Amino acid sequence: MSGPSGLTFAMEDAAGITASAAKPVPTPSNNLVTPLLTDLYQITMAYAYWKTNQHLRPAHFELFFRKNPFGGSYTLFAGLDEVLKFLAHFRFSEDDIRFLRNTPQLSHCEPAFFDDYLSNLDCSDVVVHAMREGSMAFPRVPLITVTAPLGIGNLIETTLLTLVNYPSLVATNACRMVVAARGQFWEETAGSSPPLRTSKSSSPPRSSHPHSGFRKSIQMTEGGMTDIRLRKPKCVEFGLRRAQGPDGGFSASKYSYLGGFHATSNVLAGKMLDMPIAGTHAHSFVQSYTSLELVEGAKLKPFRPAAGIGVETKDEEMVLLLPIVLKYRHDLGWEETNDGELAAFVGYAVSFPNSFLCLIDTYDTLQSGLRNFILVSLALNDLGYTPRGIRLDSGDLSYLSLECEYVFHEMAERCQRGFFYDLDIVASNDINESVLNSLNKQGHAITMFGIGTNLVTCQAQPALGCVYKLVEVDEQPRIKLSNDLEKVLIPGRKVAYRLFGEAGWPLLDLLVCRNETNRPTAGERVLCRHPFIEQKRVAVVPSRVVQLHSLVFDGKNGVVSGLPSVEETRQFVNDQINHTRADLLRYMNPGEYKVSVSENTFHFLHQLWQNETPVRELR
Ligand SMILES: Nc1ncnc2c1ncn2[C@@H]1O[C@H](COP(=O)(O)OP(=O)(O)OP(=O)(O)O)[C@@H](O)[C@H]1O
Ligand SMILES: O=P(O)(O)OC[C@H]1O[C@H](OP(=O)(O)OP(=O)(O)O)[C@H](O)[C@@H]1O
Ligand SMILES: O=C(O)c1cccnc1
Ligand SMILES: [Mg+2]
Repeated sequence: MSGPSGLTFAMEDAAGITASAAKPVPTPSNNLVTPLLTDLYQITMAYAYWKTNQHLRPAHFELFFRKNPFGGSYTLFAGLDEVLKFLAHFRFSEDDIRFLRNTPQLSHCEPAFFDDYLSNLDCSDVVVHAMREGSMAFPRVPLITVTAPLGIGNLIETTLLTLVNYPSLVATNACRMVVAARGQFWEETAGSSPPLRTSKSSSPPRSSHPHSGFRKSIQMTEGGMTDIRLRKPKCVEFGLRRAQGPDGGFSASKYSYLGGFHATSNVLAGKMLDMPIAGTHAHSFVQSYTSLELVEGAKLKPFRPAAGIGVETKDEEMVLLLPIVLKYRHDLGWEETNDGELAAFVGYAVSFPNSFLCLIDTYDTLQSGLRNFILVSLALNDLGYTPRGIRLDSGDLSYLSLECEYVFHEMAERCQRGFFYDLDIVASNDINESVLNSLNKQGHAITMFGIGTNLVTCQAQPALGCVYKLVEVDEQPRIKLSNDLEKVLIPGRKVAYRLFGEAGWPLLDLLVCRNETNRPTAGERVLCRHPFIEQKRVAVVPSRVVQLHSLVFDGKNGVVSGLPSVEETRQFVNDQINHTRADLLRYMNPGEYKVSVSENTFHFLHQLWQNETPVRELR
């Protein structure tokens, strides 16, 4: 299908990812995700727990991060779907057991550890609560909690972390890029064509380009200009070739879509996840056409609207495209454009007449690529087709996009063709969040960003530091102390709440010990304390209170409420971003979101901290 972007789209049925409660839970997307995808120390600890008969002690673990990535103030929680698939299918195979038995570090272990314990181990005693996938999450607030016997609860640590860390990181990266690409001045407004400039541009200097700040000033002008069509630029993921291997590439496609990207170029992701795929063409395609002779015979069936519906004419009415293109070239006096490039565009046009979008920077963006695109577009349009746009992959993307848009508008007026107003201008080439912000400041006419390397490799911060910590054993809270305040563990099982203010935005997250009877309630004042700094506290009267975790996996019954589709989670992400304070989304010095503890939890934490800290003696 052809998407609104003008890129080529395709969709197929999902392959089991959107299981509902009634359906069996699919196996993990990546078949490397098995109990052996872990660190050796998880297995050695499991042996020690088993050997000393500790493995069945009831324990409680929390998976959380301590610092938001990218210098930001939020993180999107992602990866829960794959965690649930992993837990539902957790089982060591006979082959796994054989391997472990022969592993030098484990070869001395008693056979019963393998035969009685590991061989029969599954997650039927594991209970998992989690935030909804796609939630905006903040430091220290558990994304996932695991209640399980010590042995199995400990064994799944590394796998859970690897299933959450990268997905959450790349989803957050994607979300930040989508927010940056939209820019604060972009607004979707109904309407038809933008106003025309009548004076002719002769490549003005960048700083005083006639369209610099164009969209910005329109948005800020009230009344009279509401018919101006402004589009929020979309983001498409192009990263597979640069990703950290096939799983990195697949995960990046999936989770950047979840984070708000519009589509991916990754075809397998399209097939398996029922997500839109999109693409243009490469420089090699342009380079490979060396002369116009190669497309002399390229023909196309005219496409004529009949009663408002496009119909293709019969085969015998096929028309040669090149002569029409060359006539326009002559009429417009553009004989100097690159012949090979023109041939490539003609070849692409007869192959994709309904989604004709060209990469125009192979030889000379403005003198050749743009003009060749216009020539072929005019010919295509004569035959009833609507061209889609161009891609820029080098140079000053602000200047070039504005210049292209300016020429398109000029052509619209000169040739009386409305399609020139609707063309997509896709930009790619090493784009990252700061380039996006810089482009917004300068002004640009880009309608779609193709982003690869910096998205999938998370160049600005290559890892999210989620940890998995034991906070309770035998129903006794455990604490881990550190000289680094950030690393001090808030002990015990906690319930997490998000408190919303009158404006509908979240005010803060509040952690409350599980056995505490006072719970935050809408309309009631609650004292919220910084977990470590006594003087920092705030009284909140929430207008709404949401408990952040729900039961998602109960060993006896498996996955409790089915797995949401990526599409549903993406929508949830979008809703939250639209209801978030602007300062939290800001690139420079974003505001800080408060994560607090209740009064009782504060005292309990500090009491335990004191109890567990030995008093030093100085002489
Ligand atoms: N107007 C702009 N403002 C800020 N950054 C930009 C602007 N235009 C392009 N960029 C970014 O500047 C960098 C340019 O990279 P580089 O110099 O390697 O590319 P190039 O010389 O334009 O193209 P190539 O080397 O592929 O021919 C890219 O990261 C690109 O996204
Ligand atoms: O720049 P990214 O954000 O990673 O986006 C993906 C890049 O991949 C392609 O380039 P290609 O592989 O042809 O190499 P190039 O960098 O030489 O253009 C495409 O033209 C983009 O430039
Ligand atoms: O379709 C594209 O234009 C594309 C896809 C992957 C990488 N670079 C570009
Ligand atoms: Mg490139």
